[in-house]
Amino acid sequence: MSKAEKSPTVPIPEAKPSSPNAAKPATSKDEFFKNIQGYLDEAARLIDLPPYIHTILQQPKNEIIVNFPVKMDDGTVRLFKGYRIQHNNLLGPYKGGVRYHESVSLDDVKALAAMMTWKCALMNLPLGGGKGGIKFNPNEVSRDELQRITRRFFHALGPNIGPETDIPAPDVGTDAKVMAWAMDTYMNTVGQLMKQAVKGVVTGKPVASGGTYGREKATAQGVVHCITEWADERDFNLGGATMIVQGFGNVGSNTSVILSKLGVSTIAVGDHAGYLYNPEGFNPHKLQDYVKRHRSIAGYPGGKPITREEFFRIKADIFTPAALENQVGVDEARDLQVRLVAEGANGPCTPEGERILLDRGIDILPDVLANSGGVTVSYYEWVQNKRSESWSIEEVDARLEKAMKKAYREVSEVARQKKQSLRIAAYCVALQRIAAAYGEREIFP
Ligand SMILES: NC(=O)C1=CN([C@@H]2O[C@H](COP(=O)(O)OP(=O)(O)OC[C@H]3O[C@@H](n4cnc5c(N)ncnc54)[C@H](O)[C@@H]3O)[C@@H](O)[C@H]2O)C=CC1
Ligand SMILES: O=C(O)CCC(=O)C(=O)O
Repeated sequence: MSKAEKSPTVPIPEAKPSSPNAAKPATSKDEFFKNIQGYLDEAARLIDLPPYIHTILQQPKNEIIVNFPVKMDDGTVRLFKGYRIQHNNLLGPYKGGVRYHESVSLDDVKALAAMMTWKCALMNLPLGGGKGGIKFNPNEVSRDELQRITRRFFHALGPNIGPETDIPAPDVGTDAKVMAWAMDTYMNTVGQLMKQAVKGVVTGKPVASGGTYGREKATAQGVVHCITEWADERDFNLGGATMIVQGFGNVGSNTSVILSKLGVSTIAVGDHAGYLYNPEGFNPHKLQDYVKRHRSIAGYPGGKPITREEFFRIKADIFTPAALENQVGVDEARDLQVRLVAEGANGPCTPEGERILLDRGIDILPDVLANSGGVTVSYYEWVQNKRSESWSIEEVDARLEKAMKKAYREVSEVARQKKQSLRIAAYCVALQRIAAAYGEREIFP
């Protein structure tokens, strides 16, 4: 018997409360899936979605939950709970990220998986919607533990994922390195048996392992394309504009870096550890480097610590939420002093928060549109893996720009025609594509 098998099994510790300054959900987390269903219902009514399609889309096709043991550095064995929710695969294999966070729940992952279905349909990708996650705090484990957790999780998922079945990617708490471990685990288990090249089982990999140029910044790049389209529509000059950003990981930090090249200055930032203000503007490159080394903005010398409440009251042109869902509820929506909320995160505004923002004349670029650059470039990666090709960064960037601008204009046009918010318009465009495909199949003649 190995040492691991003899080790005592210990329960998963309760998540520690985060710092008082950190972002906190504005409403109960259990509302997230309900909120997403509410948007589906609203859009379904507007486009006269056949009731049988509406019924199918209300719940995911598969809810996979795995409890798997991992040996920790101190020799104990800890049990982890992992999820992979496969919402819909009508348009192609399930596709969506994997989140490592202490708040991960079945409800969250169901909401996020459904959003992937809408996002892929909106972007006209031959992909469906899925999402995964493990409930734990990745900042509290060592790199070796992180690798063992990842490998055990992907081993437990086994043939439930695959390049033509379900294709995970990075999300909160995961990155290219995690995807390399995931791919390697799959290659040495399911892939071995299939005797097939399986690089396309995950996207967001490091470039040397079959990843694509441009995936790391893709989500942020997509957010920026939407912001520039919005600015063009409103004749708003981005040069000299200011932004506040919640979440300074992949999406938040890259949005700040890319926008700085267009003259937008980030004057306040926040993450799980607290909030900082610098009216002169942060150097986003330096702050990004600092976060990569310290895993947080906490202790960064270039800003004054402020509270979460103060952050939401700072006057700026743009707010980019790039952390978690349900961050902008009633209070935050009343407090925000911006012209635009560009949703880098999934589900950052509650429906009540959104209503207040729109009533106050604050525009919202909705998540399913604004952050869809990530999955779009993941699709490019998957295509390159299938064709054994490697596209240049220029090619990836050019394709992404065209795709984002096309989607923005489609959504904006439908919003105008139907006199609806951009979010509901985006759902309408996505649902219409899904409805067309169901209709052609005549599954209930
Ligand atoms: N990575 C991607 O390609 C995509 C990500 N998204 C969404 O963007 C958002 C951010 O994702 P990433 O940047 O990839 O994750 P990340 O892990 O790189 O960064 C997450 C950020 O959120 C902060 N955060 C975590 N818990 C927090 C809390 N309780 N309060 C405040 N801040 C907290 C972290 O400190 C970090 O700054 C998520 O909503 C994700 O679903 C959406 C589309 C694609
Ligand atoms: O790149 C992907 O496949 C998924 C990205 C993602 O998880 C998201 O858009 O929320």
